[in-house]
Amino acid sequence: MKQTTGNSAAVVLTAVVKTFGRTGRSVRAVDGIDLSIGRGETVALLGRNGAGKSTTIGLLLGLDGPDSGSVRVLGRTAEQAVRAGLVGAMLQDGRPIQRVTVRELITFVASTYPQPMPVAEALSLAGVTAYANRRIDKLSGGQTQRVRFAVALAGNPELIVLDEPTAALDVEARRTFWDSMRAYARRGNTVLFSTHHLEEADENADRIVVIDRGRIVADGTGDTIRGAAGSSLVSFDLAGRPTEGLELLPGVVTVEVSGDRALLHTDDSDATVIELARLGAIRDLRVSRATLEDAFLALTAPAAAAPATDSERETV
Ligand SMILES: Nc1ncnc2c1ncn2[C@@H]1O[C@H](COP(=O)(O)OP(=O)(O)OP(=O)(O)O)[C@@H](O)[C@H]1O
Repeated sequence: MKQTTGNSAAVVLTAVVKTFGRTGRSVRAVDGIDLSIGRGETVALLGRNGAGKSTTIGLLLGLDGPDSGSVRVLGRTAEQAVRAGLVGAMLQDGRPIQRVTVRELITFVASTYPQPMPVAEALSLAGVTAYANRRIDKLSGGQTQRVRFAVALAGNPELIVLDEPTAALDVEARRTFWDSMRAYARRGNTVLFSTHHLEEADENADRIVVIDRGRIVADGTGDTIRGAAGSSLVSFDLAGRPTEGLELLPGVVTVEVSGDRALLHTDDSDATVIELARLGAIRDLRVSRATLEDAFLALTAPAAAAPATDSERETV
């Protein structure tokens, strides 16, 4: 019997801060994150390069400690949860041992855990049974990635954490990977994965947490995120008109201007368009439903790729 870990949430991060580098030039990779993930949820951590996803994942795997704030995993410290075999992880780097078969590797990894998953089950769930007797150095990139998933499953974890698990996979390999992940989640387990693929987050997660410059800027279902930056887009030709005041139009959440074209993210496209008509500003007007990508781009600034250093912060 797998030991029970009580009713606490799977992950609770409270006011977590993590800074790298020397004082003055340090980078605040995680800048005050509060996040609670319930048991059984599948959550995507979505952000641009450098947003702080891997750092957050490292903290909840106990690979690093926060400067301040607290990290609780399945009612314990991250280190305790990992040591008890309650957490499985697939990180961006690290290749499995090469000169052994898939089955030998998973058998060995399982033997290091207190209450492992039966090896045949881990192989089947990760979809690697068909090549269980092949050596790992003879496998394709997609197959190797599934073996890494089997490694993460071997300890029979309640929570699995995947850092950009499909980064190097083609469309078909991605699809089969997510099928396996969903089968694991359907058993009532918790999954947290990071990605910068919006469709992947939308299709595979119950909930998307958008992270930008070490902070959470949106948290909810794909539809909630779409709505967070305005559920519709209204664009029109400015025809030389000034852009001041566009953000004050009814319904408007954010405004982008590109050349002579204004793009308004709005919660109420009817009200926005009526007011634009009243102002006589409806040249080449287009209205469309905002996509997740539109919302993501509006919520995360391109400068997010590089979080501000402490010295830059002081000048703001
Ligand atoms: N060990 C480290 N030393 C110094 N800076 C670091 C270290 N780890 C991360 N950083 C910095 O912290 C910020 C957040 O990095 P992190 O790897 O968490 O982002 P990410 O969202 O996972 O990005 P990616 O999608 O590119 O993997 C970046 O500016 C990065 O350069």
